[in-house]
Amino acid sequence: MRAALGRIARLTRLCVGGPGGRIGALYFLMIFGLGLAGVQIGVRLIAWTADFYNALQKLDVDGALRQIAIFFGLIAVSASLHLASTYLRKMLQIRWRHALTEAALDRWLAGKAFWHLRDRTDHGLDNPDQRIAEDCRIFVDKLTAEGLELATNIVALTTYAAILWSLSTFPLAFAVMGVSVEIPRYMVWAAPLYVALASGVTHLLGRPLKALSVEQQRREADFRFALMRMREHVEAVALADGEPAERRLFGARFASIARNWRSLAKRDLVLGLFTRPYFQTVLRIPLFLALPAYLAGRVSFGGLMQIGSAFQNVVTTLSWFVFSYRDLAELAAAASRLSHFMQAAENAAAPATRPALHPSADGALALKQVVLETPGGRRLQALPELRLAAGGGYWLSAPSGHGKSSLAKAVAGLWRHGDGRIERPWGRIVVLPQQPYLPLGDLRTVLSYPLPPGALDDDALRRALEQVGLPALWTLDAAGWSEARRGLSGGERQRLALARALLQKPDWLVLDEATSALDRAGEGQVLAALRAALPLATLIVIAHREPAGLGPLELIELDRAVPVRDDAAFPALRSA
Ligand SMILES: Nc1ncnc2c1ncn2[C@@H]1O[C@H](COP(=O)(O)OP(=O)(O)OP(=O)(O)O)[C@@H](O)[C@H]1O
Repeated sequence: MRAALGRIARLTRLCVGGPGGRIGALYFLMIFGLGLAGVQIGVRLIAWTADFYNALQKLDVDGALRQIAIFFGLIAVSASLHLASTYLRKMLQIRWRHALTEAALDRWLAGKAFWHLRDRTDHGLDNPDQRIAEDCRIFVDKLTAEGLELATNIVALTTYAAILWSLSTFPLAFAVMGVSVEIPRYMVWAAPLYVALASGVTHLLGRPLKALSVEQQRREADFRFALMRMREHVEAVALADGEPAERRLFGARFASIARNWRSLAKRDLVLGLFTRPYFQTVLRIPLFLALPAYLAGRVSFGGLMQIGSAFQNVVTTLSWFVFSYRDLAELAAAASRLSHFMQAAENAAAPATRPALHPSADGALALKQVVLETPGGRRLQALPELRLAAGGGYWLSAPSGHGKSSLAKAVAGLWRHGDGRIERPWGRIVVLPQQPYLPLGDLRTVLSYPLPPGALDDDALRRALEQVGLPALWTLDAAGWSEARRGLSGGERQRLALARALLQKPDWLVLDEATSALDRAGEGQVLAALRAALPLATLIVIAHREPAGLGPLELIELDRAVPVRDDAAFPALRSA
């Protein structure tokens, strides 16, 4: 319980401290103020109850009509307060959700945490996208609803309890085994006793709800992820006639949702078996409790109804925990999932690369006693000592699975598994993977990425497209581009990625099978254009076949020991 409160408090601080969070806090106070005004209306309605029923008892028609008019006035004010507070609550929710989402996004993107958290088995963190999109929303929705209710209820409770105290002046007198017992103001004591008992039972029955709710969110996200994954690979699935397999997967994931849902529903039912009758009796029991006083002639009929109304208000406010238990369980579940995510992202962002990365003393890329491991801890074959001087051209080769791509990631600063030392060259390093990434957006956005569209001038973009052999793309309008993008071949996508690399003007460019989908002639043209456009850059090509178009390259076979060579021993490898 204390841990859950701590998590909720930490996340609330992020909501208030983020952009627009303070204005949100102001909204919170305003809604709280409206809630208090609502309590005053409630107090007035308690007094109205006595006046109205007393008028009825006295058959005072004018008095009753006046009370009816007052009633409509009170209801009009109450409805206005409710509408204003509902509107402000929505404004508050979007502000705090914005602040919390920003905090989650910052943590996910900082230090490339999103990359380190890509594999659930490494961190036990599932579906980060769902935590950012869904859990932030659920947390803020429940926090604002329950937080406001709690704050208003605390104030309302003192008000209603004071009224109940002033009205319940009569004691309850009875005899137990010949001893007469008298409980003064028993109506006041009955309320908290009644609610404390009910809260205890509610907590006992509802305890499993939080875990079930966390599980439900996870399973829903897993199902959505499977659907999304198929959408990303529609072509491969269609060509492989993979529908039955996908269907089986969807079926299994949905069945898992349904299983947990049934457990949730059963638990809700068990809880409801208690809370529902409780909710209904809360409204009646006060009358029964005050009846002895009425029958003994200590209170009028109006007084009985007034006490009933005050008692009902006290019990309803005290019962906040009982009525909100389901929502509180969801709030605690969302807080637990979000806190886990934030913590995992912060840990993942900690700069702890292995092999250790150091800046190079002379601008060369050097590997010293580098051994890479998989995230699971399997050691790959040790890599040779290497020193790649700046300005050269290198072809890195080794059998499949040897660790070439992992090495490229280690040089880029992404790898955290292994030993040894990598000396990172100066300047800007761009690594192009085999699978090109086309961000969402128009052609300018795709080419300028990661810079914002418009950061590079159109001439440069057009020239880059020409250099990679895709000049026709520049002539397309928005509709043409959106159709062309869907049909881009693997080779064309790789060309686009190369155009982007070219525009970034790197000092070191690592092509990790980045031309694997191009035919030899196409690869020759594109790489020759790339070399001509970046004459001073160091090119490292990771490929199984000799790259075309780059002239003589230094071949480095990573599966063979390569002696560390002196700078002077390297021939001038730059192609003309
Ligand atoms: N995230 C990961 N989780 C588990 N194993 C991994 C991960 N990344 C790489 N590996 C393993 O590490 C080994 C080296 O992988 P890597 O992709 O670096 O090889 P490669 O030499 O580039 O292979 P290829 O020529 O087939 O592209 C492989 O056995 C691979 O399965």
